[in-house]
Amino acid sequence: MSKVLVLPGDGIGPEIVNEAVKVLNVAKEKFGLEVELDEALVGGAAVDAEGDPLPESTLAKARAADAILFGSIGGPKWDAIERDKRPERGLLRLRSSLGLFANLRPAILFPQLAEASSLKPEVVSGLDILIVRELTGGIYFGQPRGIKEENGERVGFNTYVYSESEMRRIAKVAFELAMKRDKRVLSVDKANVLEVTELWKEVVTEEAKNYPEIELSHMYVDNAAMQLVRAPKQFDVIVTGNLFGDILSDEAAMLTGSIGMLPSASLDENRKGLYEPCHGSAPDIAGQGIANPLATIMSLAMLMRYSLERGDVADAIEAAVESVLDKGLRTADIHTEGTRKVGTEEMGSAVAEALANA
Ligand SMILES: NC(=O)C1=CN([C@@H]2O[C@H](COP(=O)(O)OP(=O)(O)OC[C@H]3O[C@@H](n4cnc5c(N)ncnc54)[C@H](O)[C@@H]3O)[C@@H](O)[C@H]2O)C=CC1
Ligand SMILES: CC(C)CC(=O)C(=O)O
Ligand SMILES: [Mg+2]
Repeated sequence: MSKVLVLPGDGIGPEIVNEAVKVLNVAKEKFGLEVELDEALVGGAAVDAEGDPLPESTLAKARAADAILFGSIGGPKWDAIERDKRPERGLLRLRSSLGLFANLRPAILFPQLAEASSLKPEVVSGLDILIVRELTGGIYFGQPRGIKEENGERVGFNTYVYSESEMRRIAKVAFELAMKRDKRVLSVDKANVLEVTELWKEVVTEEAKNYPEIELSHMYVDNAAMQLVRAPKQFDVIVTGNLFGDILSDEAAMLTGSIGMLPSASLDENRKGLYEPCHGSAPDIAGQGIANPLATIMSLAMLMRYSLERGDVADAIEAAVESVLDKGLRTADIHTEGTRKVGTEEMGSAVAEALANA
């Protein structure tokens, strides 16, 4: 029996997770999966109920689970509270406590959505990039950090730090994944300015020696951001640190039509994982029933593939998503002329039904 913990979170989190759970229940039935579901509070919802964005009870359930399906956290309501109690800190603590250092963010353009991308169809058609983002180190975790008073004014500071072992293990993940793809890895850094990424470049280059078939290249992050919108199909696997990966993956999302289309897997050394869409809690549309649930549903597919080792179920879920797009159903964020605009629930139900009838 596999244990899956569901953490809906805040904003659109509960709305989109509901749809993924719908699909999960159909998958259980259809494939005879032995999956036990549990649910817990995280983020602002947990702050409101228990005064902590990652209560001990939630962390204990997360540790006991084989995989976690996560919605999104945060929102203006909690932006000004004590820093350690903010929803985002809860998610960072969860990633760090579970050792989820490898964040895989695949940006794939479904041919049906070529018109939905803000880039020209010929620039994005056939796009298939995998961003491998280091997730438990770098400037999101470095100490010291804070805001202090100095010489009569406030000074904000963070620390960008990576150990060699942290760099090496994420490079290894990227190379292993690239071996199953087009065997090309781009490492993104700012080695012309930041020592930490100068070392990053060195370590990634050293590690590449263990993968003679891999074609490794390097790019500064500013150029990479530009190249992603100029000619994104030049890339296969992109490996980078926590901050650059966060930014570049949101940028890559738009190549696929919408941030609502980008799933992710955050894995530990043993492939236990947390699965979440790359987007946030979208407070501007929360409660309206219009959020796109497909990134979360495709995150569920990644959960099947990586943590439950059911690539067949993952393939079936992804095929169900494609068939719904084939039928012309679109949430508002990917809606274009000639397609039918649907809400979150209708989209989720359509995928669940397509899976059931596959
Ligand atoms: N992993 C997580 O839970 C993350 C949480 N956040 C938090 O989310 C809150 C809002 O952050 P923002 O910067 O506004 O980023 P966001 O990703 O929540 O929203 C950015 C824009 O994309 C749209 N959008 C996002 N997901 C969508 C979906 N599924 N369907 C349709 N449209 C969608 C939103 O409506 C908004 O216009 C903040 O509190 C932030 O800290 C942000 C990123 C990741
Ligand atoms: C802690 C999160 C809000 C960071 C983020 O934006 C992400 O992981 O995509
Ligand atoms: Mg982000």
